[in-house]
Amino acid sequence: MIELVNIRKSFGEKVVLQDVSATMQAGKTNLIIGSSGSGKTVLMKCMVGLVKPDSGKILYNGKDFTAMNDKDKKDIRQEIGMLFQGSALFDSMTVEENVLFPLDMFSVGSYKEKRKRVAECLDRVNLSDAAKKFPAEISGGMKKRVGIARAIVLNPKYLFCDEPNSGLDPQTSLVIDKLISELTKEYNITTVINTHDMNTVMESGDHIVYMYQGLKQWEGSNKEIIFAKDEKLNDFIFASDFLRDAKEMRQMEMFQDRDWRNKMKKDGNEPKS
Ligand SMILES: Nc1ncnc2c1ncn2[C@@H]1O[C@H](COP(=O)(O)OP(=O)(O)OP(=O)(O)O)[C@@H](O)[C@H]1O
Repeated sequence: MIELVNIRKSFGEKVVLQDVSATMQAGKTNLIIGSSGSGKTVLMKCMVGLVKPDSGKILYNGKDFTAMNDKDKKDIRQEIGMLFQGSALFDSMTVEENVLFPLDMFSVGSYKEKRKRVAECLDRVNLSDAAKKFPAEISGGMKKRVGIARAIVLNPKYLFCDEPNSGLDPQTSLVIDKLISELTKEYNITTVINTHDMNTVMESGDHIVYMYQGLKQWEGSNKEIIFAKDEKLNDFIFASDFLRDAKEMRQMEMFQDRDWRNKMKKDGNEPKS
């Protein structure tokens, strides 16, 4: 679990994060959503140590990352996998060399062991056939999958993904979302995804943090979001008629489940028939 406690960050006069407290749940797909400029990336950068908050704490399993010495910080960083926006692959390296890179940098196994691990990860993201190709020879979705293989090669406890669907078509986005969710469950990773993608919100987010102008405006599960009363959140998520319809359909589906039906009745959230 990663806990953010009263995080504040300004750049000069500009306050970018205002007293943000939130929890990234262990072994779950956690999403940070919000409009452009709301502070999602800065918040994620604070979590991985690329930006130092002005005040507040970031607790990794109860240990304060912000107050750690360099060695302890390095230990946490080694448990972090990152999938960067645009994949950030090395153009001059093949797919397998890209995935091998973190192993060469940070692990001590033999060359044979490392090659075996690379092959396992490429197989897991369904890219064994592309191992010898260069990034310029593969599609955007494949590049993301290479980025994912590279992010998991060191068996991370935490996985951070910055806009994993940027530049992808809806179908490929779904493949990437599904892959990240599956890996999160399979390896019990605490995953944090920064996204604008409403499909991701509806389908893959176990836990969602909504940022609005540097504040945490709302936090809850992808079921709770269907009933959230927060106006700013609703304007952001269910902006189109299509998404409002999807919300009503999801409410009807959830009404079939006895526990949710009772809760919905109790909270006055019964769907319109
Ligand atoms: N290094 C920096 N120096 C000054 N201002 C910055 C810096 N990094 C971010 N900001 C500002 O902080 C605010 C929040 O930026 P951030 O990148 O976190 O937004 P975001 O929610 O991730 O947006 P997007 O969805 O467009 O990526 C923006 O106004 C941005 O200009």
